[in-house]
Amino acid sequence: MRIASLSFRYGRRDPWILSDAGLVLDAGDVVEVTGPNGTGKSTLLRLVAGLLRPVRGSVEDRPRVVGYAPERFPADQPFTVSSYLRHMAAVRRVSTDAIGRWSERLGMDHLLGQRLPDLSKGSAHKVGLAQALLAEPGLLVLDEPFAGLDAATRAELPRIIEDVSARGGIVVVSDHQGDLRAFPGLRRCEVRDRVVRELEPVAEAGETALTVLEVAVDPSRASDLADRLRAEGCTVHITGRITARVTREAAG
Ligand SMILES: Nc1ncnc2c1ncn2[C@@H]1O[C@H](COP(=O)(O)OP(=O)(O)OP(=O)(O)O)[C@@H](O)[C@H]1O
Repeated sequence: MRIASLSFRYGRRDPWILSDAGLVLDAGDVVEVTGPNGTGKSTLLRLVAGLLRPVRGSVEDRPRVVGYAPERFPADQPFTVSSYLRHMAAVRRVSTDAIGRWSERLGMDHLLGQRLPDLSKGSAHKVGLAQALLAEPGLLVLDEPFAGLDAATRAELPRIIEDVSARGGIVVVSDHQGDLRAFPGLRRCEVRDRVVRELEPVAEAGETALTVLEVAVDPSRASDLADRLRAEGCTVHITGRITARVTREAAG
C-alpha cells in the first residue's frame, strides 16, 4: 500500500493538516503513529482507512478489507451490542460466529445484551475494536486503541495485532501512550507541522540503542578520557590518529 504526495485540509478555507505525505506500507507492517495533540494523527488514520479522501495525492493498493476503530466509538445508537455486531457482520458478509470469538477474546461476553448508550467509555471502545476485527482485515486502523481498556484487554491487544500482521495484514495504530513500543519490528511515524516523518525503530528487547560520537583529542589525554567515559558507562574504542590543524584558542 502506497501513500503518495498526500495533502489534506478539511475545507477550502481551512489550514492544511498534512502536506505532501508519503509512506509505503508492506504486508505485515505494524506502524505506530505519534505526534503532539491536534497535529493530524486521527486525520492521517482516516485517510489511510479510506474514510477521508486526499485533497491532493493518493492512497494506492489499499487492502480490500479494512477494519477501522475510531478514538471514540459512537455509542448513541439504539441497539444492543449483540444486535449491532450482528448487523456489522451481515454488512461485512461474515459469519456471526466471529462475534462470539471476538467478544470472548476482548473480554466482552457480558456486554452483548447491553444497549450501546448504556456502555461505559471503555466498554464502548471494545465494541469499536470488535467491529473492526470481525472481517479479518487486510488493513487494520486503530485510533488510540489502548485508551480506557482494562488491563487484560490491554495485554491481549498486542497479541491480536501480531496475529493480524502474521497473516499479512497491515496495522496502523495511533498510540500516544506508547503501549506498542516493545512490539517486535514496530515501524514508527510522527505527524508534526503537517509532515509525516518515519522515526528510528525502537531497539528490540535485549538490545540498547547507542549513539556513536566521534571525538578527537590530544594523544596525551586519550587514555585518561577513555577511562573517564568508561567509568560513566560508555563503550569506548581508541581507533587511531588523525592530524588536524588546530587554532591556538581551540587547542587550549
Ligand atoms: N471534521 C473536522 N473538520 C474540521 N477540522 C477538523 C476536523 N477534524 C479535525 N479537525 C482539525 O484537524 C486538526 C487535526 O486533528 P486530528 O484529530 O487529526 O489531530 P490528532 O493529532 O489526532 O489530535 P489528538 O492528539 O488530540 O487526538 C485539528 O486542528 C482539528 O481541529
